Amino acid sequence: MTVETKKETYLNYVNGAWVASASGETKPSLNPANVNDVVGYVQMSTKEEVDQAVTQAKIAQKAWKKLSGNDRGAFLYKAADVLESRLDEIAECMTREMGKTFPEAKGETARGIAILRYYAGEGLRKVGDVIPSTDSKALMFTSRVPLGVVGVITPWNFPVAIPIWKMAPALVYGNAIVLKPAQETAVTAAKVIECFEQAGFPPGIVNLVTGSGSVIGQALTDHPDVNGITFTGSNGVGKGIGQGCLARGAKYQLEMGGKNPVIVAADADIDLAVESTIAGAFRSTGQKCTATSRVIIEAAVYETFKEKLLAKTAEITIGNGLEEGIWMGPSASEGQLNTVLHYIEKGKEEGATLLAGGNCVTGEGYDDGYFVEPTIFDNVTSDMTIAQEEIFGPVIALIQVNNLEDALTIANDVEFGLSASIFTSNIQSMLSFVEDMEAGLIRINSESAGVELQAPFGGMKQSSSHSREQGEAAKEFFTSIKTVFVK
Ligand SMILES: NC(=O)C1=CN([C@@H]2O[C@H](COP(=O)(O)OP(=O)(O)OC[C@H]3O[C@@H](n4cnc5c(N)ncnc54)[C@H](O)[C@@H]3O)[C@@H](O)[C@H]2O)C=CC1
Ligand SMILES: O=C(O)CCC(=O)C(=O)O
Repeated sequence: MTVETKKETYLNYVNGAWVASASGETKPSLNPANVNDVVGYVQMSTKEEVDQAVTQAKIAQKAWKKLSGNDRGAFLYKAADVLESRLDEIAECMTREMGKTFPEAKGETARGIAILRYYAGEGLRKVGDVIPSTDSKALMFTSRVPLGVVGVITPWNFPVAIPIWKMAPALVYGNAIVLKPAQETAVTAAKVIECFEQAGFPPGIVNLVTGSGSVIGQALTDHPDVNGITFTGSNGVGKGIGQGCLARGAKYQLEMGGKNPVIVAADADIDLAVESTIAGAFRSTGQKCTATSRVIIEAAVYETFKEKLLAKTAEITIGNGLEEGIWMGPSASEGQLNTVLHYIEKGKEEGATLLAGGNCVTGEGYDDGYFVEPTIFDNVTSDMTIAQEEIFGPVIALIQVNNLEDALTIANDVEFGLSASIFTSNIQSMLSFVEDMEAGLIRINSESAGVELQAPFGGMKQSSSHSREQGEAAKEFFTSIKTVFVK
C-alpha cells in the first residue's frame, strides 16, 4: 500500500505550537531499505530550545496536575482515537524510517493505541492506601503526586510504542513531558506528537525537541527543572544519564541492553523451539532489547535443532518491509549495519563457526539499503565476544551443553538480565528456570521477545536501573508517594 508522506521538515512542538529551531540546521531521515528515499528532514535543535520547552512544561503542569485523573485520561482516549485513524500512515512512516516490516509496524502502532487506552483508564484507579496508625484517633493514608516535568529519551527500535509507553503514564499521573526521540526515527515521533496535538492536550503539556543526544538528551539530563528522566537505549548512554540525574537529585529510569538466552532442553518441542528462536532472534532484524541472541541446547537434541533451525532460516525473505512477502527488513542505519558486521567478524576471529549468513545482501533492490543476512554461529563458547555483548542484529550463537544445570550457568554468565526463555516439557526444569534465571522477563515455551503492556517490564543486572515500566509498575516511577497523617 502507498500513503503519501511529504518530505517536509519536522519542527519542534513546544507550548502547543510547531516551531523552527534557531540553529537552522536539519538532517535528512533516510529509509534504510533505500537511502535515496528521504522520509523527512529533522531539526538539529539547541540547548536553549530545551530550556524553552522545559520552562513551558513547568508552567503548564501546574494546572494539569489539578485536573482529575479521569479528565487527564480523556485526553489519552482522544489521542488513541487519532492514532487509530492514522494507523496505516504512521506504520508506513515507521517502516520507511527504520526498516521493520509493515505488518510489524502496524502491530506496534496498534500496541501504542492499546497502551494509550490502558493508561487512560488508569486515571480512575486508586492512588493510595489507608494504613492503620498506632494512634487510634488518627487517620493515616498515602497519596501520590506527579514528579513535575519528565524528560523522555527514546531509541529508534520501537519509535511508536516506547515513546507512548513512557508518555502515557507520565501524563495520566499529572506530569508534563518533553520528548527527545532518536534522530533516526524523529519523523515517526513527530507524527505521534501530532496525534497528541489533535487530541487537544493543553499547550505545554506535551513537547517535542529533536536533535543530537549529546546536545538535547544531555540538556534534559542536566536541566534543574526536569524532575525525572525515563530512558531506553544503550548501556553507555543510560549510565551517563543515571549519573547526571543522581548528581542533581532527579529521578531516573533506565531500560538498556540484553543478551537474552533461549535454553532448549532435550525434552523440548523442537519445532516450537525452532520457530520461537527464529521469531525472537530475527524479527525486527534482531533490533529488540529482548531479542534472542544465544541459544543453549542440550547435546541430545543439538544436531536435530540445528538442522531444523538452518532449514527454517533459509526460508526467510529479506527486503524492503513495505513489500508483500518480506519477512525481514534491513538494519536501521549504516552505523547499526556496521556494528552487526563487526560482531560477525569478531565471531569468526575468535573461532566460532559460521553456519549461515554473515554477509550483506547485495544486488538489485538491496545495494541502496543496509541489508544483512540472518546469521548463525556454531561452536560458540560463553567467553566469546558474540556470546557476551549485545549485537542488536540478526545474529545468534549456538552453544552446546551436557545438561540443564550447565545451560543455566551459561545463561546467567553475562552482565545483562533482561529476558530469557526455556523450551521444555518438564515441570521441574521450568520451576528451576523461574527460580534461578537472572532475568526480569521469564518465558516458558515462548520466544524471548514479547512484552504485554499491562505487565511490568524491565531487567536485572546491567539491563536496567532496576525500576520497571508499563502496567501498574509505571506508577512507581512517574509519581512520588506522600504519607499523610491526620488528627
Ligand atoms: N535497549 C534498547 O532497547 C536499545 C538498545 N540500543 C543499543 O544501543 C546501541 C546504539 O544505539 P543508539 O541509537 O546509538 O542508542 P543510544 O543509547 O545512543 O540512543 C538512545 C537515545 O539516547 C539519546 N542520547 C544519545 N546520547 C545521549 C546523551 N549523552 N545524553 C542523553 N541522551 C542521549 C539518543 O539521541 C537517543 O534518543 C545499539 O546498537 C544497541 O546495542 C539501541 C536502541 C535501543
Ligand atoms: O520486545 C518488546 O516488545 C519490547 C522490547 C524493547 O523494549 C526494546 O527493544 O527496547
